[in-house]
Amino acid sequence: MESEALLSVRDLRIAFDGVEVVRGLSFDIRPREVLAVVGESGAGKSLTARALLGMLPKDATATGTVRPDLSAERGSRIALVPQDALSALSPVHPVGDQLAAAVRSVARVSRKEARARAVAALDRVGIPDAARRARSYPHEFSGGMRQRAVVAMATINEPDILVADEPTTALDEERREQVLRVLAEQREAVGAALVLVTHDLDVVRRHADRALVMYAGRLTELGPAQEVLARPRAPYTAGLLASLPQNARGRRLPALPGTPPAPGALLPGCAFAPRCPLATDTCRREEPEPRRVEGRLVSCHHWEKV
Ligand SMILES: Nc1ncnc2c1ncn2[C@@H]1O[C@H](COP(=O)(O)OP(=O)(O)OP(=O)(O)O)[C@@H](O)[C@H]1O
Repeated sequence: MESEALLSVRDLRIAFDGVEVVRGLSFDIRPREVLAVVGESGAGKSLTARALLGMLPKDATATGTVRPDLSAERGSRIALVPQDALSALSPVHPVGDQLAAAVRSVARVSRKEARARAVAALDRVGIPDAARRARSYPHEFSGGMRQRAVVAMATINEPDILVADEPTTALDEERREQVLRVLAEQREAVGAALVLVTHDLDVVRRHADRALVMYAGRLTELGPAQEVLARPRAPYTAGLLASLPQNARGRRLPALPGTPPAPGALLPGCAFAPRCPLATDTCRREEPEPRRVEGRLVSCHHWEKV
């Protein structure tokens, strides 16, 4: 696949009780890119993100490889921007202390220096009066400020890779945009790649370099975000786009009918076939493998007709 990769995922499979929910996923993360991972609920986006961090649930069985394995360097080379800032931050320590502790967990610096870095990090993400605010507890922050504080926490040790799983779902629309902007700025400032799990194709359009579209635990389409959105080559991507209200007219394929299959209830062939307007007997027989098409990867027997 791509030659220059920060992290390579190969044939990742994740199962619970013998039922595979991520089914042979391969992709690379490139330096400094924003890779959006999109797809409907249950596609396996969160589990994939957690696999990158070595944070799969204990009852999950995983095979395949994630190389290099950065799980021991979580918080330094790879960091999570959590969805829920309140549960990510300890309620019993001031925010500044938590950031300073994160610094001291990877760097041999004095308490004073760690403290100074914590305040600087809060200042960078736009917390007003950062030196004073560093002494506040998470519950004393507004939702937007807390979310910016976790961005500060995730970026304070300048990781190579940030993983953000729906980082703004708990926020209203205005704060959502604010937090995404801060995340984009901080990512740029520390030179990290960002894996951004999202439902929101507008977020992909505005923030992503590449998009990985997942369906039923597989790669459906992977390529430059703007190209994938402008000219999808997998019927599933086209359906997702057609589901957006602003795209209701003028699309060649209809919006997505039906719902994704339940794990463990997959029929043979392409998992999307039961919902796909282009499905043929071939699709119902053979699961398509990702193939190179017009500078991207597409898993569809009929990509030319999309
Ligand atoms: N701990 C678990 N035990 C059993 N099944 C699980 C567990 N975690 C996830 N799953 C199943 O794995 C599948 C993929 O889950 P995952 O959370 O990765 O999906 P997702 O694409 O992130 O969805 P969402 O957008 O809703 O977060 C789902 O069918 C889910 O029910």
